[in-house]
Amino acid sequence: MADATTVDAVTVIVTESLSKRFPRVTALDRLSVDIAPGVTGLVGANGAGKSTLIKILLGLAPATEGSAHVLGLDVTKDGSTIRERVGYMPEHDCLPPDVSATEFVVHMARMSGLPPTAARERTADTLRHVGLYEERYRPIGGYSTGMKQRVKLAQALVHDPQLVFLDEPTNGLDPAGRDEMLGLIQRVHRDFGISVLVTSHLLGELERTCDHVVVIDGGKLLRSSSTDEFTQVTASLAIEVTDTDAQPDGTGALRAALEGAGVTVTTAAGGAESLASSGHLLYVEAAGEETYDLVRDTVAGLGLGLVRMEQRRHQIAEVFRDADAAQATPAPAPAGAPRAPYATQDGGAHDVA
Ligand SMILES: Nc1ncnc2c1ncn2[C@@H]1O[C@H](COP(=O)(O)OP(=O)(O)OP(=O)(O)O)[C@@H](O)[C@H]1O
Repeated sequence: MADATTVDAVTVIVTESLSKRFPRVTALDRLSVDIAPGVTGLVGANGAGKSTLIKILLGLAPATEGSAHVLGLDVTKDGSTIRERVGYMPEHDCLPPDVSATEFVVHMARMSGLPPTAARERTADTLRHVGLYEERYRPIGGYSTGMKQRVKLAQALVHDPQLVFLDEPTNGLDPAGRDEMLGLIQRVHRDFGISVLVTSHLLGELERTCDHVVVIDGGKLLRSSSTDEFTQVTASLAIEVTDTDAQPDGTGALRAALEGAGVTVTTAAGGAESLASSGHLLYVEAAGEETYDLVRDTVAGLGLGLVRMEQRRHQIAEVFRDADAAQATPAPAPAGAPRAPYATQDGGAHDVA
């Protein structure tokens, strides 16, 4: 068994070439990833393998091959110790309708080994922390979706774990409810020092909430990096110009002129889209101040109007676009694995298939 004290400081989760194969589906495919303390987002479409990974990390399902450690503990041998130290908020509704939140969370605290008085005290504190007050004495069956999600979060936190796995905690919530849940998740780490692994298919949510984002698709790791790296300001310029009578295709003329001057020019999807569908936007890799001057002078030389020239930020959604562009032919989806579009926070969607 690995030494939990030394591993904890650097990583809370380590997987090496972790695979899970079902008879007709490969849910995880040689996934190697290190996750540090903090709030980490695990993003992937429906069927990407998120829930399967969580079940393996909790020691609830065996991997087909590879290894995984949580808080320095081996998932194949130390499942029960891992479950003592890790809280788990499952994706699906799993709450008994006939008992109150207080009764249910006290029960879960007792199951985690807390003595009766401590279980009651911790339950009261935790339910207050997630924003349930008088309602906590009413049967859960009458709760709204948002209240049920809070109860699920409370039972994951009640035994004061070092790490929590939150599987799609914003599922079924309206925008205000989502914002409240995301705020709670950030406070779990900020106020209590509990590390969080939170799954979502909403990229914008993770962008706002997490320190680090791990992206998986079809059970494979697409990318693992800090949220800042995903969204950093790049040296890429977005340029939009007007057409004129002399230059009815101003964008095309500018592109040709810039390429003639040795500048790399792409459209929104790295050249994969037509200019018309990319909204007449050109992207130019800026080598320095001189690129700005060159664009300005070229636009002026062509007699075009410069509508926009701005630095652009990478969005997490680009991970999927880049991956698509890198694939000459898209990888076949695992049998039975639906490929839902990724939704961005602003309601936009990006299909990774
Ligand atoms: N017990 C099982 N038997 C067979 N196939 C399974 C089983 N559990 C999961 N799968 C398949 O493994 C793939 C990954 O599923 P998983 O639930 O991990 O995805 P996910 O990313 O959590 O998606 P979702 O958000 O929809 O739950 C899917 O194709 C799913 O159908």
